[in-house]
Amino acid sequence: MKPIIGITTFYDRKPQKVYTAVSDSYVRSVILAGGIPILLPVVEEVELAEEYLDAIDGLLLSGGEDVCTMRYGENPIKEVEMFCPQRDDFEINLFIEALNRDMPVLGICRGIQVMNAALGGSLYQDIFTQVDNVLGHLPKKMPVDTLFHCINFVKGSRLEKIFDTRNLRVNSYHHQAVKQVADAFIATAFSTDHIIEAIEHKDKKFAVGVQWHPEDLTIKYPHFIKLFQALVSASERNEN
Ligand SMILES: N[C@@H](CCC(=O)NCCCC(=O)O)C(=O)O
Repeated sequence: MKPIIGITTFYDRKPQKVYTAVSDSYVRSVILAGGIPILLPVVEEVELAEEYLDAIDGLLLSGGEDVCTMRYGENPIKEVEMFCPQRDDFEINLFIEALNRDMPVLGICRGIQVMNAALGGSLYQDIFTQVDNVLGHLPKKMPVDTLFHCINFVKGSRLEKIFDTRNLRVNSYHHQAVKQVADAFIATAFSTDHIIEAIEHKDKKFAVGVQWHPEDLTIKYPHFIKLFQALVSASERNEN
């Protein structure tokens, strides 16, 4: 049985209705990696979130809104234009319960930020106003499958092993980033301006967060599927 990967979603608020949505590239990447994707709508019922986890083998925390700054004890600066407390509550509870079960988790963009904030770390609310000498990380006028900047993996990290290299060119689409790494994680990838581009849990089977968007690269640059294959592989059930 192929591993079932739950993918978190966001509220897509239209004038007359609210939809549950996620970029289809997450779905395609899980399928390409040999998993079965299912979407996890945001819910406020905590017990329902736990039943979600009963139905999946691995969790993918997708991208989206800024995490509420009060989660890491800060009032929002003017560059923070929106957050979704319901999604924060849902995903933070889901992530913590997934860790309690040692369920494999991959966080992407917002997802790495949720993981870090959930375990007591903090975020740069806006790297372009809070980080000196920061490079480009938000090429709004370029296709999302554009390789935009380099990152370097820490020697011996899981991500170095997954991609079989110490450095990689990635796409980018964020204005926030991990600032203080939560104690449970280690930062294992950095861009050349020292922005944290990945974190890995020190103890769990597979709890990895990346700041770039590998799901948007898996068609044009197939080596990025390796990260989803690692999630799917870690999520395989012990059939015996
Ligand atoms: N708000 C955070 C995270 C940005 C992010 O997740 N962007 C992708 C959104 C759409 C998608 O999921 O593909 C930040 O700006 O740093």
